[in-house]
Amino acid sequence: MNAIATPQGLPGQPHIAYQGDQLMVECVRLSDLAREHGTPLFVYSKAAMLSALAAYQRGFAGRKAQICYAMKANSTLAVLQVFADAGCGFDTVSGGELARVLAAGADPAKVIFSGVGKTRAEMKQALQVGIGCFNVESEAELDVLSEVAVSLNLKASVSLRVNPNVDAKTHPYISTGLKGNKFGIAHEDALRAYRHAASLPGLQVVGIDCHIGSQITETTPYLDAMDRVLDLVGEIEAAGIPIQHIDFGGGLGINYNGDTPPEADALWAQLLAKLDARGYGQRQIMIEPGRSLVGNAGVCLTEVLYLKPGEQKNFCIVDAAMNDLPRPAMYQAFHQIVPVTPRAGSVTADGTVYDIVGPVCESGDWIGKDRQLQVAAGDVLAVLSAGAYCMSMASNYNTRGRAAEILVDGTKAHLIRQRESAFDTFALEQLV
Ligand SMILES: Cc1ncc(COP(=O)(O)O)c(C=O)c1O
Ligand SMILES: N[C@@H](CCCC[NH3+])C(=O)O
Repeated sequence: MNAIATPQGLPGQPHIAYQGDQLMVECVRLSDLAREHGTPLFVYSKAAMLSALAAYQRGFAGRKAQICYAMKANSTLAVLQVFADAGCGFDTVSGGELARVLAAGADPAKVIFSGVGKTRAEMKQALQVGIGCFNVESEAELDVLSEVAVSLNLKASVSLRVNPNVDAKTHPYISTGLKGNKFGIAHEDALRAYRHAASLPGLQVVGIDCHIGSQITETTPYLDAMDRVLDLVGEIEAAGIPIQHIDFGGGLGINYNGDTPPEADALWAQLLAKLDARGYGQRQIMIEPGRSLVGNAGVCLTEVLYLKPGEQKNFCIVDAAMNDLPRPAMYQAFHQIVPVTPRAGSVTADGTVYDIVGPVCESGDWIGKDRQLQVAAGDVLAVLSAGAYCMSMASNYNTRGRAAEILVDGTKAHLIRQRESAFDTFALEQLV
């Protein structure tokens, strides 16, 4: 059983804290936002995003480095705009993400395109807008990309994603750097793939990349992957193919429930020391963080609809569900859940133990299990660490409209996405 967070502070989330009996994001009361905009409601702190970004920028101070925000973590336009305005590049994985990030004001030259299944149409779109680099994940993809580039009379800049066969020690669904994962080109095939890429008329080899998984909380897997990638850089360059940039992917974890991932700047100091030791310190470095830039910048507000005591379990039924917050159902993920306006006793050991569940018709529709809470119907709860992989993975299951979103900037609360109506969920369909 997990007790709820105390008002003394929410670990890892300095911009989300109680002031008196009110949970605040920066200077804005969450109870006010819930009343004004309804629930479920995602609320993000701009300052939290920028301070997470600053930790990476500190880690790379004095280096040639490009931070490409992995926008799959949260692809809401105003969130992308925060990072674009701060000079970030972006890691995209679909034509849709590319269109979004350009709409948010990104510089296409700072956009990279990852993913194992890029279509010809997506390649064409990306080449035509002039993205910085394709992270290619198979030899077959090299051939198709070269063909598409030649047909447009263009050259595609490519980096090959190498699968270093390193265990990121994370949930198996979000581990990507092991031999059994679909991602990247096997380490032992990489040199052959580079030679092939260098021989193709539509391609220009510019870099190497890897990404070993997500929610990584240890430094060692990064260091091991770095060693494997740098070994390859030596081999590829000895074959006469220069590598201009080295991209270490994303994956740094956040504190959901007492997790202690390394700080971004400390991690990068260690990785850069390795690069320096091999004489690669002056190369362009790229990284693709997603979760660590936005995860702890956001909360999801949800209202308690009903309390349902039971013989084996007490249920606290809320108005957010697995369509809004899919991580618990998909990965048994833990998110802290705290009251927006604590009742007397709600932050002590008092209270009842509940499973906090949504209205969707699946037993897997839970948001938190065995949580001790002092709540009543009508109370608003905040699901913490909801800035990453929540709204971007939300669905319309059970014909539920997606939640609204707010970006807080100091004392200002901007409505950045309106609540989707039930009508919006079927507006594109056609009766026959
Ligand atoms: C290629 C690639 N880069 C970057 C990321 C971002 O990962 P994270 O959000 O864990 O930083 C992912 C997702 O795991 C990814 O697949
Ligand atoms: N969706 C996953 C992360 C996937 C990372 C993308 N490769 C999560 O919520 O933890």
